[in-house]
Parts: sequence; structure tokens; C-alpha cells
Amino acid sequence: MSEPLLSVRDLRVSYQVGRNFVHAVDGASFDIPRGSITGLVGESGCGKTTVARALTRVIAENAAITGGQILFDGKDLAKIPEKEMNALRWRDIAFVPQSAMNSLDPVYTVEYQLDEVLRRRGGLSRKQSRARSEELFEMVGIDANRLNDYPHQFSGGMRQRVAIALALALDPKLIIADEPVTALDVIVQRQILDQLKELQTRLGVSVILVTHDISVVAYICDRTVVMYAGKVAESGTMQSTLTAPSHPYTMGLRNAFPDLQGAASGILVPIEGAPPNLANPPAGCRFKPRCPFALDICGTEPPVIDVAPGHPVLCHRANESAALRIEAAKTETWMAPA
Ligand SMILES: Nc1ncnc2c1ncn2[C@@H]1O[C@H](COP(=O)(O)OP(=O)(O)OP(=O)(O)O)[C@@H](O)[C@H]1O
Repeated sequence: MSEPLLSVRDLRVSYQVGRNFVHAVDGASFDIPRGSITGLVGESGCGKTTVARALTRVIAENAAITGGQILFDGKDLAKIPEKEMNALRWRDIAFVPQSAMNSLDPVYTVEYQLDEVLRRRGGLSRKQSRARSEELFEMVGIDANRLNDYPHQFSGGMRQRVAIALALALDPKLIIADEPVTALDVIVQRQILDQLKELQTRLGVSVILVTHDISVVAYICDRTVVMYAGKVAESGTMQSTLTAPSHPYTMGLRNAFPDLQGAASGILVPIEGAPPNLANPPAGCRFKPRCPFALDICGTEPPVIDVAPGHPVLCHRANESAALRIEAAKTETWMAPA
């Protein structure tokens, strides 16, 4: 296998709140191969946005990367000077934030905002910038005569397309899109995801798609990184992680979401309980209090077990996953008190 585009190793990110620290990302490791589309998935608060922002080093004022490596094309992004990091943003790594409204400034036309990136960051001339803007609009399926419109003149779905066009502007190697379709209705979600997939394949760019919705991941991703309470529960190809998950949390997530394609997918079964407080997480496996398969040993730190090449799983019982999957498919497994 060729070198991954991005290798995250034991990444740690904390927020300081008063005298306390919230360990939002607590030793996360995963790889992003070139030309892949990876879903970074997990419940709200598990640390997805914090990981995504740490990769671009655009983190909150009270946040700090406290450990680990972010190896991107031979550089450790956790360590390079801010000037070098700034030069990488947009050119090599582009970020589409949670709401397109956050990436688009309401007081400027969309063309002005594209121009800012293309000319200031990309060094294009005014004429080249106009031509590239038209090309980008065509790529995302918006008529170029809308370039002079302001963000509020677009529908939510179109704004999201504009945000994607902006991310593609300088032909980056990696796009990180944080919940790019969450606020949209299902039909528009599918249109945007189809387009993102088409562009990703055509341009050969790698995409990290951050989402709480596993059906979005199942719809377009070829790889998955499943996060739970600041840690990576498991990661690998779609086939290995979502079709045949090895971590009980992923098994539970699979039961809890409807199918984006509208196919009948049986009864939805939520995972009872809530994730732990990351300011004071429990010892041992963090999923233990909600896991129907927990044993006494789960009170100790779980090992990372490679159940197959490129499919690490953070679970004491990872080697029993085939049997656990059969139990996890039964509704009563998740209704029984843990
Ligand atoms: N600025 C902040 N200060 C303190 N704690 C924060 C801050 N931002 C996030 N957190 C905490 O860090 C943890 C991870 O948050 P994060 O936003 O990364 O999770 P997420 O999985 O992306 O969730 P969501 O989908 O709701 O954004 C949560 O416990 C959250 O409360």
C-alpha cells in the first residue's frame, strides 16, 4: 500500500475551562490514504470537530494540541511553525466548516470571496481568478451568472455548494468537510453528497467528511474512522468497519440510523445512555457503561487489536466480534440493562 496522505498518531487536544481540562481528543490514531473519502463519525461531543480543526490548526483560543503527530506529506502539522501551516491552508488542506454560513461572509459577494482565495492565496491574476471562479461554479452545478450574488441570495444547499467550490479553489490534496449536509433536507443532502463524491473521484482529492450520521458515511465514504469519547473506537475500509463492525459501539450505531437511500432498514434501536464527561472520563473502556457486551476486564484500558490489516479496534473483545455482531443485530440486546 502506498504511503497515506495523512497519518494521525496519538493525537491529544484539550480545552482549558477555568482550572479544568476537557480532554476532547485523547490519543487518536488513524490514516487517510490518497484519493479516499473517509467518514469521521461519532455522537455529538465525541471530538470529531476538535480533530478536524486540529488537522488545520484552526483551534479555539482555549484549546491546545498537547501531544501526538499529524503527518501530512512528510511534515508534522502539529509542530511546523504557524507561517508554514498558514501557507498550507487552502493550497493543500481546505476546510468546509459546519455551517456554510460560517465560511461565507454575508457582506461580500461570492465572487469577491473566491477572488480573495484565488488571488491572495493562489497568486492568480484578476482574469485568471474570474475564469477559475466560473469553472468552480460549473463544477458544483451553479450558473456562473450567480457569482455576483451575496450568500443570503442562495438556498442552503447552494450555499453548501459554494462552500465546496471555495474549498476546491486551489486544488488542495485534502478537504475536511464538517457536517456538510446536516442542516439540509434528505433530497438536497443526497444531491450534495453525490456531487462531492463525483468531484472527489474526478479530481482524486482526499476528503474527510465529519458527521454524526452513519448513513451519510455509508452513502459515500470508502473508509471510516469511528470516534467515541475522544478516542478512535475503530477505523478501516467501509467494508470492514460498517458492513462487519468489530467494536460494539459501531454495531450499535449501525442499528440507530435510518438508511439515507430510503431503503427499509428495520427498526431503529438507539444506544441507551450518554457518553462520559470528557473532563473526567471513567477508567478503562469509555463505552463500558453503555456496552451490552461489557465484562469485568473492560474496566481496564482496552488494547488496540488489528482484527485485519488496516482495521484497528479499541476493544478487549475485538477478536470475538463475529459472535458479538450476531447478538448486536437483535433489538433486545440493546434494550437489556447493560
Ligand atoms: N471551546 C471549547 N471549550 C471547552 N470545551 C469544548 C470546546 N469546544 C468543544 N468542547 C468540548 O470538547 C468535546 C468535543 O467537542 P467536539 O465539538 O469536538 O465534538 P463533536 O463530536 O464534533 O460534536 P458536535 O458534532 O456536537 O460538534 C465536547 O465535550 C465539548 O463539550
